[in-house]
Amino acid sequence: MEQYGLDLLEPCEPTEICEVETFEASCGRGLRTLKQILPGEVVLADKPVLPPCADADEFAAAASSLWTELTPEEQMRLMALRWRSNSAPPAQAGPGLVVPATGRLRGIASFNGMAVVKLVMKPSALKTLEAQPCNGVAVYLNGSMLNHSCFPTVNRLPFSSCLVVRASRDLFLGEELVCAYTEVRAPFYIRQAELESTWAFRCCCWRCLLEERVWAAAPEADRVARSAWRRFERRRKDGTCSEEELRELVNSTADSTKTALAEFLVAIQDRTDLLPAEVLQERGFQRYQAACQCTAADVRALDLTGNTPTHKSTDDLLAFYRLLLASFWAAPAFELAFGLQESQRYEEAHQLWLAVRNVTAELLPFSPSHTAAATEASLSAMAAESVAWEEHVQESVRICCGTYGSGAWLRLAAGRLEHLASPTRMGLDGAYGARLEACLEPRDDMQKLAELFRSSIGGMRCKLRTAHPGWDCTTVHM
Ligand SMILES: C[S@@+](CC[C@H](N)C(=O)[O-])C[C@H]1O[C@@H](n2cnc3c(N)ncnc32)[C@H](O)[C@@H]1O
Repeated sequence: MEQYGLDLLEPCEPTEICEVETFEASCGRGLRTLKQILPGEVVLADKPVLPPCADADEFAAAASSLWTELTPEEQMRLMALRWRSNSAPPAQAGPGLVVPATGRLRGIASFNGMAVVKLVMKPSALKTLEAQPCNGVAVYLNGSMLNHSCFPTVNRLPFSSCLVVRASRDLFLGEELVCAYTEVRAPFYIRQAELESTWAFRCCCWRCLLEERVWAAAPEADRVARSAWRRFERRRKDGTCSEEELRELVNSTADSTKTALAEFLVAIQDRTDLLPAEVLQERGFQRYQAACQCTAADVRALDLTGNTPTHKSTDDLLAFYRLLLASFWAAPAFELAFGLQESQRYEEAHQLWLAVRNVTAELLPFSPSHTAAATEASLSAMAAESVAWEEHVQESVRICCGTYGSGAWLRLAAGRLEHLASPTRMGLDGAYGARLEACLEPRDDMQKLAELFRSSIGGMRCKLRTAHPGWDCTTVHM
């Protein structure tokens, strides 16, 4: 990580951070907090038991040959990990274990291994702001206890040197930490299929239970949304999509989501079974409970980008709508926003990035995708000379810090800015970069950063570095 200057683990050493304990969760062992945690705080920093390996086979070979170099505790804890879906971990494995069978070690790696990520910074940072998978699978002894939910409470970043787990939301003492094993910005039936094929389980989280019922209440909207998603998947596979088609997918999934929400709110008036206890009792759902008192007319009045709800219930309803948008709408909207940004249509891009940021914040706060959306929203605001650009920069720095740690914004975003009059001034290497970096520390000193930007760029237009300057948005590359 040093090469990117990211200070991901401050202020402690990796091994010192473990604010969690193992417990018997509803789906086997899980991790829960030992204290109250704030969003963006590191809850766990866990070194891999072995350096990352190419795959489970290589892990098994490496674990066998390096077995005696592991401490007795590491041996014991490694062997206590599950190695197939119905395997019970040995209740008491003593130290001094003989080298385990390769099949078992392979199973442990397949079942618990995480694809390691790296943060990529290229001249065009578009689509590289998020942590990217790099080669390798690592097994982390504590981190392997994290269970999945489609409404995650933590963001995990399995770097090759260390797994960093940060809270995405407020976590109470004793609350289970759950992360996303798969892409959760997708419809529930896609998530289920993915989890079943890769992990051999069906997710029963409250978001899945709720979403299934919401869409079942509006069969026609469900049919239209599924067909749009199939089309989007095909285009994603092709790697390109016309702007017109992508825009149509974005608009149609937003409309279908609105219809499904409106029809669901009507349906729950007569059918209490649509909101079962498993959903109602969940802390995560409570934020949306008041929205269930709203009417179909309230839904129709919602504005996707609306940030000024008129009363509390509309606020809750907007939050609920955003949660549902995360399923069918967020992924195509993300692609369209990138296309607009690449083609330097900054004002349009900014409006869409704000909506994407708000939707992502609902489902995946303080995550790489939230950071990417917030960062692009701030960069497009600057490029479009939006009067509120400082506010968007401050917000993106806050989110970036909570996702990757302090210093990350500078590396991931500031390098994208070019000053039209004097391009090198905005570079990271010059004196300007050093001053900018100084302003980002401490992280709450955002006023200083805002002033610095204002005095440096004045009213002049910024542009963003892109891989394909002049690329028009009639085709969006995905
Ligand atoms: C990396 S392990 C997590 C720790 C595991 N619960 C244990 O007891 O060792 C992954 C396995 O946990 C189980 N699991 C995780 N999240 C789950 C969920 N939401 N629902 C059902 N099973 C889940 C699945 O069996 C999955 O293959």
